[in-house]
Amino acid sequence: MWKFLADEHPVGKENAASLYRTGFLKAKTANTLKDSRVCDPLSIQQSRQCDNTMLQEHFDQGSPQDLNYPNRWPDEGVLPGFREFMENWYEKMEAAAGRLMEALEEAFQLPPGSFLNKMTHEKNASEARLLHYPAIDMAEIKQGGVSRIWPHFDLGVITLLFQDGVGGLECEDRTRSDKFLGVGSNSQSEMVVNVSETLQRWTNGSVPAGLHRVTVPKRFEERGCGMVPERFSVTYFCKADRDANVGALPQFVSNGCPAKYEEMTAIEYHQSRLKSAY
Ligand SMILES: O=C(O)CCC(=O)C(=O)O
Ligand SMILES: [Fe+2]
Repeated sequence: MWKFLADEHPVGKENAASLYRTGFLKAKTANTLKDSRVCDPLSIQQSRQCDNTMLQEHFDQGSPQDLNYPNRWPDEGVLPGFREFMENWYEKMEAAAGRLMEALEEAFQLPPGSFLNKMTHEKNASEARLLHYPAIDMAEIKQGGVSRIWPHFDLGVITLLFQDGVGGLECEDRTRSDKFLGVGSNSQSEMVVNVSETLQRWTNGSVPAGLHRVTVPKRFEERGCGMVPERFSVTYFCKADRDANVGALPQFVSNGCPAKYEEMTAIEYHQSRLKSAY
């Protein structure tokens, strides 16, 4: 996981902060939380236990170009400016993700486009999500039956994430697999970048995906009991084009390091992961 401060990414303070509560509550008021997209098989993230034991609600948004699974927007008269604001934000996230992937191509000395040709603007299958975790009694989470999000890997290429100041996001400590480290937020416009499974596959395991979860923030856990306040976060799940190959790039395969992952398209991969999750 990497972190970028507001001044270092093109999304901007204003956009990030106003999206949490305002964006989410607007989507909720307009009753667009459920079915905010026409059922996209890629819209569900892999999770170890993805069912009603996860206490969250969210608004999902795909690319405006995606005519196969179009977004469903509230009438302009109901929420003036909401669609325009969200589409503008999506565009900024797409640009930010593109710049990061370009930097990674350069860092690995790959021919330009090695990653980006598989993540085109025209076929963008990425998804933006406004998340809300309602306030919950800590005892409920401690009993183990429910969570804000169970430990999971995201399926796309990278995930860009903004969170409010409540906390609770944790990533696995790779030196000790039973331990998770808190991913705090020093500023609400700080952007967290998490590696997802497709990047791990493209790089033949050189850049491993980050296992992460959202649970009781440490400072509340220390109190032992009581309510954990509601939490808002915003994500951009940057994904490969549905027809892009998610096998390892040839530059990461050698006699000493044979291909670890089967070649298939992103949509085939996502569907196989979702099948194994249920
Ligand atoms: O809300 C967060 O901080 C994490 C969300 C997340 O991991 C997900 O939706 O896949
Ligand atoms: Fe995630």
